[in-house]
Amino acid sequence: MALLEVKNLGISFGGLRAVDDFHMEIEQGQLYGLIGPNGAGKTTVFNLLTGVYEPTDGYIMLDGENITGKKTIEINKHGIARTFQNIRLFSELTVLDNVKVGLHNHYKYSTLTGILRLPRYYKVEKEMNERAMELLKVFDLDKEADYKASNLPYGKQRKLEIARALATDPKLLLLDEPAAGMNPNETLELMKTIRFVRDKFHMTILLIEHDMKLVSGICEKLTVLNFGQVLTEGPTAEVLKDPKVITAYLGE
Ligand SMILES: Nc1ncnc2c1ncn2[C@@H]1O[C@H](COP(=O)(O)OP(=O)(O)OP(=O)(O)O)[C@@H](O)[C@H]1O
Repeated sequence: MALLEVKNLGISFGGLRAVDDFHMEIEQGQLYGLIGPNGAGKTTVFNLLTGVYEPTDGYIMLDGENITGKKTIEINKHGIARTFQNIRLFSELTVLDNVKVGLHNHYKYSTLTGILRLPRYYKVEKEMNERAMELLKVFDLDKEADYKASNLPYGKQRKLEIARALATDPKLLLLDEPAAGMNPNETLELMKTIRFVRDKFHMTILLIEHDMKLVSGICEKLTVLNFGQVLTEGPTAEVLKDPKVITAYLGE
């Protein structure tokens, strides 16, 4: 059974059929790319998978559970986490606190425990700090734990966003144009980070990306979207050679 199974997914905005008859199967541990020309519907697919939009057709199964039409917060609890095209960190919070926000799904104390600073509050806080620091260490961000997130260089902010998404303990990680705005060195570093996350956490990753070096360097399989529909899908090397795909990009 695939970890993610999507069939016949669709949504319209007014008269525009932004995504139509979309389908995709991703196996556990796969590094999968969703590509296509500008405006093809890639981010809309992410918004459908994460409950930002409710599909008018089709279904989404995650690890055997039907999550179609569920709210974003429920979908996150079911195991989908995401990063955004434009980095969305809590820029005024510290690096450590950004990761702790992600951990809140799993560590709980009542409001009263928090207000009265009961012993359980300190126990949970200590555990969260330790877990957050472990994650920061994995991403080589532990030395900057007390920095304000906005003071990190761009490449590190991207890493922090991925660390925060992983803190929610997802089954599937969605990365929306992770290399956007990066220089070639930062992109190379990011490719290593994404591969590392997959290997270390045995994470399943679906990413949207325009940078073909990154796509061909790390994605095992691709789905190509064009005008809201699947143009083709398959192993990366084959898809990138497909004349249909080349034409779709040249027609941009
Ligand atoms: N909330 C919305 N309301 C109306 N139209 C929308 C909305 N969201 C997306 N669209 C339209 O749906 C189409 C697909 O947009 P989408 O952002 O998903 O494309 P994309 O493949 O992610 O593009 P890019 O690579 O440029 O980010 C576009 O024509 C866009 O204008």
